[in-house]
Amino acid sequence: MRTAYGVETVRAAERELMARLPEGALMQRAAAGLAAACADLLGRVYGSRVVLLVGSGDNGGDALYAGARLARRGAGVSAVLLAPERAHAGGLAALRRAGGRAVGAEAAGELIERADLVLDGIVGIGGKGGLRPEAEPLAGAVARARAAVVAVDLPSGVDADTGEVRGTAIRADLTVTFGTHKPGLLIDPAREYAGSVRLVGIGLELPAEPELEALQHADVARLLPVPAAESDKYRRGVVGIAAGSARYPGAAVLAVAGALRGGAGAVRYVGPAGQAVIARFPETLVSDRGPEHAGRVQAWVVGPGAGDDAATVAEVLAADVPVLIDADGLRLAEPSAVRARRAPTLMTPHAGEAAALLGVERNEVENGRLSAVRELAARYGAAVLLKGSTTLVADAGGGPVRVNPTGTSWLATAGSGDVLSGLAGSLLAAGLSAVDAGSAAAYLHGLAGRFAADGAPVGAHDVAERIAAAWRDVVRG
Ligand SMILES: NC(=O)C1=CN([C@@H]2O[C@H](COP(=O)(O)OP(=O)(O)OC[C@H]3O[C@@H](n4cnc5c(N)ncnc54)[C@H](OP(=O)(O)O)[C@@H]3O)[C@@H](O)[C@H]2O)[C@@H](O)CC1
Ligand SMILES: Nc1ncnc2c1ncn2[C@@H]1O[C@H](COP(=O)(O)OP(=O)(O)O)[C@@H](O)[C@H]1O
Ligand SMILES: [K+]
Repeated sequence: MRTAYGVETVRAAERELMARLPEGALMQRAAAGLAAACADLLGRVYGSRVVLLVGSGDNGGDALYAGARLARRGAGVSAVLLAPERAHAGGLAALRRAGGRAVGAEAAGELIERADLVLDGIVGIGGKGGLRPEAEPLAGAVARARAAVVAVDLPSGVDADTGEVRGTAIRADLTVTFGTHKPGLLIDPAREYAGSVRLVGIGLELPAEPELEALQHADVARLLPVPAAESDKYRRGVVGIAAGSARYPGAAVLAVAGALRGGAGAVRYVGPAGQAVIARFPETLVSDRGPEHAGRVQAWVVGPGAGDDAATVAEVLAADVPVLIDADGLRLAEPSAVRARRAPTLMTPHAGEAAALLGVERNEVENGRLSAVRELAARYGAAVLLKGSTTLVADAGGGPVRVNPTGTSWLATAGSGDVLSGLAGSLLAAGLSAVDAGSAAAYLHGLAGRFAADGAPVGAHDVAERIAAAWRDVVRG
C-alpha cells in the first residue's frame, strides 16, 4: 500500500525527529536524495548546466545544498534567488564553497533557456495558493525551456494537502518528495504537474492512519474473492442489476458485462432491457417484475441508464443488502432514504453528478476532489467513489481516502462507468465492504482500460472484455 500524509502530520513528525538529530541533519538527508535523483536524470553531471530556483524557505535550502553536491561533481550551478536577503544562509554558503554562484531573478530567463536541469525550490509544504506574481514569470520560462525540471518536495504552486492548483504552478518532469508522499502528489490536477514522483526516506515516523492510501497489486489480490471447493453460485453471491430503460438499453448490457466479470456467482437483471441483455449474455437471470420480486440477491446496482424510474430506485434502496447507486440513480435517490439505510451503500458519481449533489459548479469538484468526496460521504452516510482523471473512494465514517493508481484517459468513453458499476456491484455481492469493492473495482477497471486501449481508442465493451486479464495480472503479481 502506498500512503500519503498531510502537511500538519509531516510537520509534527519532522519536529519530533529534529529534536533527536543534530541541526541540519534532515535537510542534508533530503538534499543527498535530491542530488542523487538529479544525477540519475542528468546521466553525466560533469559539465552540465544546472539552475536552482530558490525561494525564501527551507525548500530553497534543499535546492541549494543539492546544487552544492552537483557543483562538487563538476556541474555548473547557478542559483536564482527570489528573495536574496532571505535565502537559506547555510545552503547559499555551501553552494558558493562548491563553486556555484547566486544571481537575482532578472538573470533567470537566459539561464533557464540554456539549462540542462532546473530545480524548483521556490516553495514546498510552506506554500499557500498559486505562485506569487514575482515567481510567475519563472514558471513560464521553465515551461518554454528544453531543460529537465525537478520539483523539490512538490511542484511550487500546487496545494500539498488537496491537489488543488489555484493559479500558476511549475510543471515538473520529476518530483523528489521527502519523508512521505503528500496527498497533492497523487490527486489531479496537482498530480499532473508533479510528473513522476520519487520518494526519499528521511526517517520520519508517521502515524498509523494516513490521509490517502493507494492500493497496489498485492493489496487488490488479497481482496479479490476466490471460489472455495464448497462454493456454489449462491454462496459466491448474486448481484442484481436494476438498470437500463427503453431509451438506454445499452447501459444495462454494459453493467451486466461488468458484473459477470466481478466474482459474483450469478447476475440477475431487472428492468425493461431484458431482451438486449439476454441476447448478449445468455447466462444472465432476467426478470421484469421489479427488484422486490426478482428473487434473492446479495447486492444491488441501481441507476445506469435508468432514465426517470424513481420507483425502482426507491425499491432498491429499501432492500436490506448492499446497494451501489450510479448515474441517474444518484439524481433519483431520496437523500433521506440513503441516509436511513442500514446495509452498506456505495455511490459512484462523476464530477458533474457530484457537483449536482453538492450544489456547486463542476469545476469546483474537479479542482477539489478530496474535499468533495469526503463531503459527499459525510452528507449521505455512504461510501462514495468519485470518478474521473483521479478516482477517489471515501468511506462513510471518514478515515483514509483511497486513491486509484491505475487507469487511463482512454476510459473517458461512453458507458465505461456502467461497466465499473456492474463490476463493483459484483464485488459487493461477493462480500467485500463498500470501500474495498469500490477501490478494487476501480483498480481492475483502470487496468482493464489500459490493456484494452494500449494507446488506441476503445469502447466500453472492450474494457469489460479485458477485466479478466486485469484480474489475472493482479493475482499473479
Ligand atoms: N518536513 C520535513 O520533514 C522536511 C522539510 N524539508 C523542506 O522544507 C520545506 C518546507 O520549508 P518551509 O517550512 O521553510 O517552507 P517553504 O515550503 O520553503 O515555503 C516557505 C516560504 O515560501 C514563501 N511562500 C509561501 N507561499 C508562496 C507562494 N505561493 N509563492 C511563492 N512563495 C511562497 C513564504 O514566504 P513569506 O510568506 O514568508 O513571504 C515562505 O518564506 C519542505 O517542503 C522541504 O522541501 C527538508 O529540508 C527536510 C525535511
Ligand atoms: N480523464 C480520465 N482519466 C482516467 N479515467 C477517466 C477519465 N475520465 C473518465 N474516466 C473514467 O472513465 C469512467 C467514466 O465513467 P462515467 O463518467 O460514469 O461515464 P459513463 O456514464 O459514460 O459510463 C470512470 O471510471 C472514470 O473514472
Ligand atoms: K518546490
